Amino acid sequence: MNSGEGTGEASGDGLKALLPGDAGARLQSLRLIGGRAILVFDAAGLGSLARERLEAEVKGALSGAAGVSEVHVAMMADKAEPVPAPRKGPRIIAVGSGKGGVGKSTLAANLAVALARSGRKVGLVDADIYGPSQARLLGTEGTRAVAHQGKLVPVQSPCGVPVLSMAHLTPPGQAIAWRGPKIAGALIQLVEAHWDNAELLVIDLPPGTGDVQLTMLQRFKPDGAVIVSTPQDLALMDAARAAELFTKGGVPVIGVVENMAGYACPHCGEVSDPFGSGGAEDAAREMKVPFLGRIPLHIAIRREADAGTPTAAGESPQAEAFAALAQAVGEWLDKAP
Ligand SMILES: Nc1ncnc2c1ncn2[C@@H]1O[C@H](COP(=O)(O)OP(=O)(O)OP(=O)(O)O)[C@@H](O)[C@H]1O
Repeated sequence: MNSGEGTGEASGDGLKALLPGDAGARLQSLRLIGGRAILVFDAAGLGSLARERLEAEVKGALSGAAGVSEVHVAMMADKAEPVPAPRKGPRIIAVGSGKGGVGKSTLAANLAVALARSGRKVGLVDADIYGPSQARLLGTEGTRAVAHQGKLVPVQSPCGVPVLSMAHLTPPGQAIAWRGPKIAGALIQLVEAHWDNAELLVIDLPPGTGDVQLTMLQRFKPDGAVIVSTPQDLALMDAARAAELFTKGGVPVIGVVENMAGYACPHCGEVSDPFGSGGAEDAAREMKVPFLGRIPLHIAIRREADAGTPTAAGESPQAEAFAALAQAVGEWLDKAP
């Protein structure tokens, strides 16, 4: 068992001892990261009620333990369990990062646009429930999503990619202070919307390894995950954690993208590396996952993101970087079962 980087008085073994018997026997991994206990259980043979009971017991046992501020539980089915009916609807690519601010939302938006430009029918889901940004990035801010026959209808963006975000459901500027089940409910509404024509959904996950990521893994099991990182060591360590969460949840990591790589001065053209260079490629090698490419740190990407006109919809060299990324992801999708 990996007890992670424990803090405070708690340790992985100490927490394991607090688990009820059945839970202890089914425990696959336990990590303690900054007060957040993340437990993965083998749920083979358990029905949904038994899983819910196990989860409630675990949360009851660990909540309040010294050094634990949050408890996250993931249930993984064993390979021998009968294969569930294939999920209906579009294939799903999750875009994740271990850390906020690395440009994951910008990358998810531009990846969706670039995949659409390459001829795929793509929708974009903003699963960053607390900090939604896709409405702005795709130029649909201020548009409210409507429901039809109990399901949301995606908002059409000017660049042709349909999108759904909490920002399309809540008045502008309203803070969302929901917790666990309500967050999961919101995510389900966004994903199980009228994506009738889409063959592929790109999902912009919030950073880290919380409730939304676990709901995503348990309920929708994405076909693959793209991990975004800047070249800095700290971001790369967090990226490795995000990749591990997907891998443990049985979601293949399509690869790692290095964002904000190499800054070309708009005045003299000199290229510098404010966050270092090549780190993500090395990290991908260490994680044994493909390296999908670099997106430069370029002021136009930031300006176009703020203006709601995604870079990937244009003709610049930066747009080409997103097109190359979409090609790599598209090739992976074509080969994946
Ligand atoms: N390659 C890039 N070049 C220039 N600016 C970038 C680039 N990528 C992202 N940005 C800018 O960096 C800021 C953070 O990007 P973004 O919101 O996409 O990050 P994030 O990882 O999704 O953050 P959070 O987790 O907080 O939602 C934004 O202002 C965005 O426009």
